[in-house]
Amino acid sequence: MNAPAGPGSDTATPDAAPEQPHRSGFACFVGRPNAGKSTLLNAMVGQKVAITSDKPQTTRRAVRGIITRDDAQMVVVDTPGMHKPRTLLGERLGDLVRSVWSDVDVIGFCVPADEKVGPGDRRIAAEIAEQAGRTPVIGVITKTDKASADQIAAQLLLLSEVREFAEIVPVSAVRQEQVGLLADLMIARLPEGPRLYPDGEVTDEPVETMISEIIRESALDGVRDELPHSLAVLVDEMGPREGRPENSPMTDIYATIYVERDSQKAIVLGRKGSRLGEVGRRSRLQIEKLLGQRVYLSLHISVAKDWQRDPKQLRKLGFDPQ
Ligand SMILES: Nc1nc2c(ncn2[C@@H]2O[C@H](COP(=O)(O)OP(=O)(O)OP(=O)(O)O)[C@@H](O)[C@H]2O)c(=O)[nH]1
Repeated sequence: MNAPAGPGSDTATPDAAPEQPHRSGFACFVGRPNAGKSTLLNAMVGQKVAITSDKPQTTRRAVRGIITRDDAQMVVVDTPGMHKPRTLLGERLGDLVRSVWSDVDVIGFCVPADEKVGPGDRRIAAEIAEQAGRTPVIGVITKTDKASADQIAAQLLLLSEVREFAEIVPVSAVRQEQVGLLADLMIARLPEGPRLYPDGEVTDEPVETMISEIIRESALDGVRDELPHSLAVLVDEMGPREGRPENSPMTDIYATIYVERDSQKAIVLGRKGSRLGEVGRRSRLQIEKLLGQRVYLSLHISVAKDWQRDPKQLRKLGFDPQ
């Protein structure tokens, strides 16, 4: 299902006017935690594929969004927020980010319009220069709906001092402003080539991963700052419910939310389990949308002590670098 499609599925009319060549390739967004990378990716793909949250560092995996147009296909790899490694998990995320950089054709460097350009941005710029010196980088000023025109102009200037950019584009993912233009500019940097994935595919993440991310996002909503690092979700079992009529299928999903400590378990559970119930309900609605059918979701919480520091646990939770 996830195998890239072979080239040549499109037939060109022989006597058509000279056309733009078809382009295809890989892109990623970099930027400090909370810079708006996942939201921008979702806005570009037009469908929710990457986890977003108002808490920093929630993006754990290189989730790919695939933008397919008549003239191009761009596979966007969403990288985790940049941060100094604190744990084994942090180090692995760092490795993942860097291996992504050297692999893409174009990088979108995101800085929010309403926050100072700072040392964090310069550090990322320096790392890109070191790891992917020849990759074109497009400066993206995100969240322009949160800033005045003057602020955006000042930010353009400040960002242009951080490094040399191929272009700098202000966008608002929330208002869908300039998102198409940014896609055009990034696509222009891709090499000529055929489609890499079949039509209609927006991500090549396994569906279990997308479901885990949906549950993780719901479980994180509105909880304390320390939890993002301590919460992981695993789909234990998933399958069609037996004996359902053909026109009304249903999927049973059993998933476990892992936390590191009993105190965190209590937070996720809420009073008499009320919060977990709400997390389950919200997740189920989103998963039903994703799968296009009814879902029975059973959520279980388990305390896996210090899972972020334990290679065995990390592997179980899908953080093993291949
Ligand atoms: N007003 C406004 N808010 C935005 C926009 N884009 C993102 N946000 C908000 O900014 C916060 C962070 O957005 P994310 O997309 O999760 O940021 P990220 O860079 O992927 O964060 P990490 O996963 O931590 O690296 C969320 O609360 C978003 O709703 C935008 O265009 N306008």
